Amino acid sequence: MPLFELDHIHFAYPGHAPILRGAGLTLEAGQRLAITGANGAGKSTLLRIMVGLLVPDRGTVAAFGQVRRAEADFHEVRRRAGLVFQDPDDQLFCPTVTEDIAFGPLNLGKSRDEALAIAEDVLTRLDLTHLRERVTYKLSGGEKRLVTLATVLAMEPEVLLLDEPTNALDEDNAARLVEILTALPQAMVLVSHDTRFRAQIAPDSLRLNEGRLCPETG
Ligand SMILES: Nc1ncnc2c1ncn2[C@@H]1O[C@H](COP(=O)(O)OP(=O)(O)OP(=O)(O)O)[C@@H](O)[C@H]1O
Repeated sequence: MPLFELDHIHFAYPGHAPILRGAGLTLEAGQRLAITGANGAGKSTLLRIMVGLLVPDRGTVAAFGQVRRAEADFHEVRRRAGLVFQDPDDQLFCPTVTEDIAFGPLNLGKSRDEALAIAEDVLTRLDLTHLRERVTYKLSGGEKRLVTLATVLAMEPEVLLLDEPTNALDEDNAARLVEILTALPQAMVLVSHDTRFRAQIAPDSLRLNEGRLCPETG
């Protein structure tokens, strides 16, 4: 049974021309799927539809074996599929890095001590312990990206949805991100303009073009 199955998704922002016009994708267990496409093609929109932050005008979203329609259906989806937003400022809102990372586990019912231990473990795995006490909004763009990934990994999602994860990363950190992502067991959908990065992480690549997803060639 696929983790995600999107079928004939149509979507327009109110008052705007349609962006998605029959888009479909299947994400199987363990699969790493890349999505590329021009600026404004609708890639971020598609990720938001996958976790129910936007509702398609037509088409179906099935996740973890069930068709999901109502907002309540997506609570479980958002627990099991972690979306790393393109803009870290959409995701980071606590005063310090540790608090931001502990927030998700606390929300999932962990005790304060457990949540702090998880935060420390994720910071160690990502080699970010030096940022532990930093004020989130004063981090650099690249540091914010890595901390955003940490907040999502702390929730131990079964699927990772990554929107332009290499944005704002220098070469060393981009290379480290490749190592981190390659070592993770989760299935992933990776939105990226970076051809080399896509090839390193996700052998299967789709292109969003004119509202539909087609296998990427070449
Ligand atoms: N809330 C909104 N209201 C109206 N239009 C929107 C809204 N959010 C996004 N759009 C428009 O929808 C289109 C698709 O946006 P989206 O962010 O999904 O594209 P993308 O493929 O992720 O682009 P990029 O590669 O630049 O990140 C764009 O033209 C964008 O301007």
